Amino acid sequence: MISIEHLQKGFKGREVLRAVTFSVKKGEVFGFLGPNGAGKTTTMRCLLGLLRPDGGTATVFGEDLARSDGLRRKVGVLLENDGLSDRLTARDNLDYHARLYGVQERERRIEEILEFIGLSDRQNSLVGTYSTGMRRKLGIGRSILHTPEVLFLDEPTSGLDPEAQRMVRDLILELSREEEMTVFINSHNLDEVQRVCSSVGILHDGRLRAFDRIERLREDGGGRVRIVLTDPPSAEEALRTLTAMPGIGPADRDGEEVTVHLEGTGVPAIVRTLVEKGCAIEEVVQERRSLEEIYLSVVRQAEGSA
Ligand SMILES: Nc1ncnc2c1ncn2[C@@H]1O[C@H](COP(=O)(O)OP(=O)(O)OP(=O)(O)O)[C@@H](O)[C@H]1O
Repeated sequence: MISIEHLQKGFKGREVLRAVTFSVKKGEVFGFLGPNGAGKTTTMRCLLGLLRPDGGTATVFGEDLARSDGLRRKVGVLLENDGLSDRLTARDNLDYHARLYGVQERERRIEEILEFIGLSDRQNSLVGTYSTGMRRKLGIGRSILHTPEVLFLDEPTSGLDPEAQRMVRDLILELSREEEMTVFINSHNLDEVQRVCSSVGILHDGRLRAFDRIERLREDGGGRVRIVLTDPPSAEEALRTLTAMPGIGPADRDGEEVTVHLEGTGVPAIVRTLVEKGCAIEEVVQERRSLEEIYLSVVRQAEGSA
């Protein structure tokens, strides 16, 4: 659905994107992460056809949006400038955009959107009187009026209070589940990304440093595994065995529990080795890393290698 290959872009001779490559499948909610100035918005603008790449390609539906007016109608966008007018009511804002996009059955669709974003009862208020959260919801409503297949959101929850963040998050989840929309989100909010996205990319200094499904990243490398044995002597034996095993980092014992850090080996190998040694295992729990741990480790590693 979204494909970026060897994308390069610079401004005034300064390279901002350095051969970035990744793709997002239909129906996925993709979170694009990275420190300030990493190049996330630049990537999104290249995909939207608002910036011309210096090299490589950035396509949606296999096409360059800069050259395809027809396809642009299948794409929804909410950028920092939300395109809403303070001096119009919410309903009139939606009506204006619905006409612009040639939305069919305009009145019905506007009602549907107002209901979906929970602003039916404030539809006749001027947008200038809206709170930041209400305005953001209206911005999302505006971006999905024409029922796009792909939605691009740049920092959808920045500056919102926790309750408004949750409302926007729920809207995104509903769009993905009920409308099967593909969503591309630029965000600094790791908690939000962990909750709504199925896959992530981490950009640092114009290079893609990590890219995978969140669940895979959370299980990969450096994961902690907690093994509960039937009694402390078994745990002592398990600790001795695991400490001698290759691919295991620091290991520790507390009563009948042993905790190890995986450094190259996996849970099946641990269980096999312990069973061969005759250790009676009660429970094995793989503690997964949070997205924040993953992000910080990727960024620190990138900074170390820069
Ligand atoms: N039109 C432009 N002219 C000159 N430099 C630009 C332009 N647009 C972006 N840049 C520079 O490109 C770099 C990447 O910017 P970009 O906005 O893509 O980063 P970002 O990852 O979205 O950052 P943030 O998280 O702060 O929004 C920054 O150094 C920025 O100053």
